[in-house]
Amino acid sequence: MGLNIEQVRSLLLANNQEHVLDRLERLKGPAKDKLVAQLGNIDFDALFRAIHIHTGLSKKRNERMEPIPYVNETDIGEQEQHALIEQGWSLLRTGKVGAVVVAGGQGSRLGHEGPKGTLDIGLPSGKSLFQLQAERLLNLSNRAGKPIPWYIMTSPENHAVTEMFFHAADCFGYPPEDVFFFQQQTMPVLDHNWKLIFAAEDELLVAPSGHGECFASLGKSGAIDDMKRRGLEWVFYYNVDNALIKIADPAFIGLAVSHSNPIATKVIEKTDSEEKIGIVCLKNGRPAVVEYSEIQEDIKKLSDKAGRLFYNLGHISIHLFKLDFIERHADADLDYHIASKKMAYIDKNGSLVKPSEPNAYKLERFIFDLFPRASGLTVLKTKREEEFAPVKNKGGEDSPQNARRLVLDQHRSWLKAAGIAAEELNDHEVEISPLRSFSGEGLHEYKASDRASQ
Ligand SMILES: CC(=O)N[C@H]1[C@@H](OP(=O)(O)OP(=O)(O)OC[C@H]2O[C@@H](n3ccc(=O)[nH]c3=O)[C@H](O)[C@@H]2O)O[C@H](CO)[C@@H](O)[C@@H]1O
Repeated sequence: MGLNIEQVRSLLLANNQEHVLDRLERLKGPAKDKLVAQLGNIDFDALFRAIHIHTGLSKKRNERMEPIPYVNETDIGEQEQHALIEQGWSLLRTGKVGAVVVAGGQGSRLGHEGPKGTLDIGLPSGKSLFQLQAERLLNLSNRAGKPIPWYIMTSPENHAVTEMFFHAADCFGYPPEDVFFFQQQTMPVLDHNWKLIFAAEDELLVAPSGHGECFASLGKSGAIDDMKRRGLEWVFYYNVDNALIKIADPAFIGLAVSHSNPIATKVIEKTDSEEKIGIVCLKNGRPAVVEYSEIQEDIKKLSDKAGRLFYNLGHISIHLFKLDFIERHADADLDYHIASKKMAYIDKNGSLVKPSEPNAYKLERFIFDLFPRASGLTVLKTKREEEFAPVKNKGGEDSPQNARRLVLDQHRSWLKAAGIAAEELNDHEVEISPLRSFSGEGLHEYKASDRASQ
């Protein structure tokens, strides 16, 4: 990084990007200065290395996949579960746990104007994903008597809007000193001929480069120093788009602490080989996630005699990382994954092109590519209906409507378990505020008339 313009020129020349140099020659004054400044801030070394790997100029190793051992939540006895929960609470009570949400994605499949976390999935309360998350954290931190610092990763595209959304809502009651916004990195976008493309006459098109640089961005922003100053030991990591996320779940913290691994992850049973979730497994003997878009067809569909998928531990992006692991891997030089996307750009005549088919390559690093570097991975298989309601698409599967239904079904099942008679609930939709119950506890006193106050 921080290359001078001559170094940039020779890298662009060596990598068939003469059109960028031509553009630079044509520009004058502030427009030229702007492009020079942008070029100087791009890690072209990393960019062209990624392209060489992808196009086969550098060799990729063959990968051997195997299933990974895991703990099944349903096999944990009541007493042990109780002890794990208590262990988790003792960490929360001593202020040793923080939470990181990765919210820098573009959410292009959802078609929602604005950051994904600002989305209201249509619950009776009208709460946004961010508000649900804030209130779940508040429930735990109030009970623990200690703050749970919350680190929110945005991208240059959505940083200001995200901050404004929080400020306009007084951070949903979360103490502002415990909310830390930090920005992720970006990478240039290339067309299908591996040529850099433009967002404006004097600006290359860039896009968020994946959550894989989350730890680097935590480091650069001062968030890791903040975590150390607060004495955190574990950091709970999650995607912004899971409406059922149990942030900083005490039982999961307890399980992570009781193993000696620096990372723990939650998985669910993957039953449909086409479901767009990654697979947690061993790759070349090391813990790993194989992304759904990169699984080989034959491996994806492998099943046993009973028809159960052979690789069935679905990755739901819920992890706990030990703080010293985060710190040690903040400079990790992870490989980039390359995905073909629809990206609007400015062509050489200066016209805006809005493609209807994928036209461009986006480079992304994935945080779970750090898993193979861990001494071990604790894997907890949990219940889908309690933990996973992804909001990815406008309609159909993984839509806001589906997520809304899953949240309301969960709340109804909590009330049933608390002994509330179905007749009392009638056909009403019941939503329980996360401020009242984190995971179904404390609902024995619930009255149907409480609905109004939720
Ligand atoms: C690459 C990846 O993570 N894949 C996982 C992701 O799929 P999915 O296809 O959702 O992956 P995305 O990369 O779209 O987003 C994952 C999360 O990362 C955030 N983000 C993404 C890109 C970026 O530059 N910055 C950023 O912060 C998004 O806001 C989102 O919260 O979630 C699924 C569960 O729901 C998992 O089964 C997939 O294995």
